[in-house]
Amino acid sequence: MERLVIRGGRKLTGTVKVSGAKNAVLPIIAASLLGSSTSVLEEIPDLEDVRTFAEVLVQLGVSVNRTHSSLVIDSHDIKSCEASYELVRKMRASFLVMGPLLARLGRAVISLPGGCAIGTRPIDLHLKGFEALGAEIVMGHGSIEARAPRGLTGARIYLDFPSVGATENIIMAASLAKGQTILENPAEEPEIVDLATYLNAMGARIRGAGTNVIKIEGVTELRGMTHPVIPDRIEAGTYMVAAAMTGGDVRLENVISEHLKPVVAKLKEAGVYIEEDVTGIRVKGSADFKSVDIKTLPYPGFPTDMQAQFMAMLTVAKGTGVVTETVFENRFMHVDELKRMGANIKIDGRSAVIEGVSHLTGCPVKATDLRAGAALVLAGLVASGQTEIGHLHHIDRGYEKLVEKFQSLGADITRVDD
Ligand SMILES: CC(=O)N[C@H]1[C@@H](OP(=O)(O)OP(=O)(O)OC[C@H]2O[C@@H](n3ccc(=O)[nH]c3=O)[C@H](O)[C@@H]2O)O[C@H](CO)[C@@H](O)[C@@H]1O
Ligand SMILES: C=C(OP(=O)(O)O)C(=O)O
Repeated sequence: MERLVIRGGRKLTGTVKVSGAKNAVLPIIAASLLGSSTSVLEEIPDLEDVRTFAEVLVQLGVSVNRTHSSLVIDSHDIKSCEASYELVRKMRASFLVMGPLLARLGRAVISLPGGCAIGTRPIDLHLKGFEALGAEIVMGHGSIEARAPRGLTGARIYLDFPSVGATENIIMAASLAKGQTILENPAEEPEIVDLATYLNAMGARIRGAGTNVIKIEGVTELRGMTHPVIPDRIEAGTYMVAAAMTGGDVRLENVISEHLKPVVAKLKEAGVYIEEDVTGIRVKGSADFKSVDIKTLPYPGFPTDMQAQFMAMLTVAKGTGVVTETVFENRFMHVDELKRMGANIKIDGRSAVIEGVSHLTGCPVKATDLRAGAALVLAGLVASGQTEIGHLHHIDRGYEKLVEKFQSLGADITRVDD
């Protein structure tokens, strides 16, 4: 079994380049299905999730080729409209092909993704959106079929919750619908804006992405386009916390600091020094950073995808902090593993109360999901002795060259396979 072996206690110093954003790349790969010619997607991170999504497209009969950090996708001829359970269960985001397939081919059959470690993650809002656009939804045999043989028609849609995936799926479907769609209470994440930028370059007419109302005028055809994806704000945030916790001094390159406002604000509140410029952020930690309270919210609130990493930091902060998770109902899987390393954490419903301890101690732990895995890496970087992290497939989904990047900052971290 492969493990990460970390010997903690080193201050991280140096410069690290942030990769393209996983959560921007995935919907953009799905959106490339809408184009009648070739798209070239740039700044594509080498991640397990990207490889899985590329496989989904190949299964649909689309040509996908990787050259260095680009993906060349030719969706001229889509041969199938069915995504199998084998791939959908590996990665929930593959459900994002439903909107494009429905709009382009008038039919899509996708296996139900099922629950996952961080919650049940229903897809009711995606389906309500497709129904509002005129699709018929049929469920059975573990799959969902959406049909719109005469095409989709624009509609006014209000989302009960600003779901990122539902917003993306609806925008993609509505781009090729007849007439106007008005999407109220959509997600406002930077990844939504990046998706809309790509779609607009392909010929779509989307206005208001990044605000609380998005208007889409349907068009009859979209063509492939070259698009570089935005930097990964969650990867950036993870290295920022690492620099802060280890009392290090790290400069991050390829970041958009506006996307990191809640993370920067909370690090500053904890007493961490941050310097922002046009292309980078410098984070200088100090030995005695203090606890803060965190409440996760849809963007521009504090990101749920940074909750576990902040919790790792709070385990060794001065004082007591409260972390409240409002986006997912079961995103505290890292707590038991952090406690095994000596953290003092009590869960009370959707909140966790973390009393900072003087030090953590290394031991064998397992990554239960992607960001839980990242939190354990951070904890391992400050723990005394050796931390061994298993179940690395979770971490591989979302962190490009994690070992190499941490090593380049001076961390004692290796990947071993026995
Ligand atoms: C690939 C990708 O971009 N993943 C991100 C995306 O996931 P994802 O798009 O799955 O997250 P959503 O914003 O849809 O989910 C947020 C909440 O809404 C609920 N919900 C969602 C859809 C629905 O139809 N019904 C419903 O009830 C979910 O169960 C969850 O409690 O946004 C999340 C919230 O920022 C991030 O943690 C994920 O990293
Ligand atoms: C939860 C995450 O991703 P996904 O939605 O792909 O599971 C994440 O990136 O932290």
